[in-house]
Amino acid sequence: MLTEQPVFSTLKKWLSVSGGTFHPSAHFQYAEASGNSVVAAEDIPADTTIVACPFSLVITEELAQKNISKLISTDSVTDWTERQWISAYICLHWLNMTTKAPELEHYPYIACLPASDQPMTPLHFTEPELQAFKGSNIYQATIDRQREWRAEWQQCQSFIAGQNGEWGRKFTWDLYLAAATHISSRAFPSSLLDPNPTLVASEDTKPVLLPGVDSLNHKRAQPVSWSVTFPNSNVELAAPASGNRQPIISLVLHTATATGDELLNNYGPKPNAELILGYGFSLPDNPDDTILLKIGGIDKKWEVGREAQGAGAIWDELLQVIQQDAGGDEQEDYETQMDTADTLASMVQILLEKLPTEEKIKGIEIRQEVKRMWKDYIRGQREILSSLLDFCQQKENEAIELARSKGVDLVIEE
Ligand SMILES: C[S@@+](CC[C@H](N)C(=O)[O-])C[C@H]1O[C@@H](n2cnc3c(N)ncnc32)[C@H](O)[C@@H]1O
Repeated sequence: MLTEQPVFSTLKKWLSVSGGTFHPSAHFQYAEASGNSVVAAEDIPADTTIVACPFSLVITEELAQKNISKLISTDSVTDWTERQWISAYICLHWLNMTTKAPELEHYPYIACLPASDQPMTPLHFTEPELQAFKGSNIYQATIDRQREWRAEWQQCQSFIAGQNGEWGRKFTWDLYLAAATHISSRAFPSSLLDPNPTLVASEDTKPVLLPGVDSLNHKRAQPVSWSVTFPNSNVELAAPASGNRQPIISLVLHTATATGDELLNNYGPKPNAELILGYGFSLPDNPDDTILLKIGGIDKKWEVGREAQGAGAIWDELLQVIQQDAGGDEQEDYETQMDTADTLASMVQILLEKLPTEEKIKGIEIRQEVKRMWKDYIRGQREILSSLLDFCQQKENEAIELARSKGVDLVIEE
């Protein structure tokens, strides 16, 4: 029999009285590598609903704003982002953990969040660990994120301090960082709450926290499905005390889980850069890996995947730029194609040379988990860049063929 910490039994009861469910054979367990996990205490067949959360417990920007406004006047706040509202809401629970201010509704959930000393996202790296990523996209993305979140925290902190001096003093950067990291590592897109739920975020989706549902760890390509249902009017549990029947979001696992095995969710296809930055872990040889590329002087970024997937878009842009530089139609097609392949290959070569190497980071003190992420990520970046060099070579060969078809023999100088 697996024993669970009382906070998890409380979470399950809280979900259930509000109309949600947590499978009776799904038990919480702590694992060194991935924090809390959920395991099967008995065999669980395929196509079973593991956890369901009523919409009333979902933490959205609106819910956070509504509940915070019951504690302090927020009329003058007009420009907080959803991360600021939800982070402030989480932090206010932490600041009121002993008094349990009744305006805040999510104590049973907040009590189950992993401790703030556990995250392995880059904002929790030591300075030398971050330096080990210098020359990769993650390095700059971490610096940008740190700047953005600190500015958000300062704005929230000075507002809260103006309302309640004690809370203001306790609303530290570390507290905000812990809350914002919970959002980046556990939130789902609000598109999951649509009648046809989808993990595919669009421009107007926002992060939402789904208590209980966010307890499962990730496995790539794990067959799961999401459903939004309206409770059956015969089901007593689905009608909370208020009598308001409300939709429920459920997570169904489509594979059977044997006793003792972990129940795993699928967060969607994510490259290691996103897994490391947002969640603090990586997958070895991640097929969903991508690299972000920029062309000097153009603001846009292009995402290229393994086997140079998506390289066509940056190729087309570069081709156009080179064509314009060469004076429009005055240059032969094959010459433009040759120049473009050459330019792209040089850009890729520079990026390859900038990437950190084992040699360069020798002697830097790096925790084992960070080193694992570093290896998975840097290897992925290197492999994508190599596939881009192959792509350029292929374009060059095509240019030679095109020239030949026009009676020109191109001689490539090494
Ligand atoms: C949505 S939460 C899942 C529950 C979490 N383990 C907990 O302790 O509450 C996401 C976090 O779980 C951990 N995690 C999820 N999937 C993982 C995996 N495949 N490998 C390592 N850690 C994982 C990471 O720390 C991630 O930030």
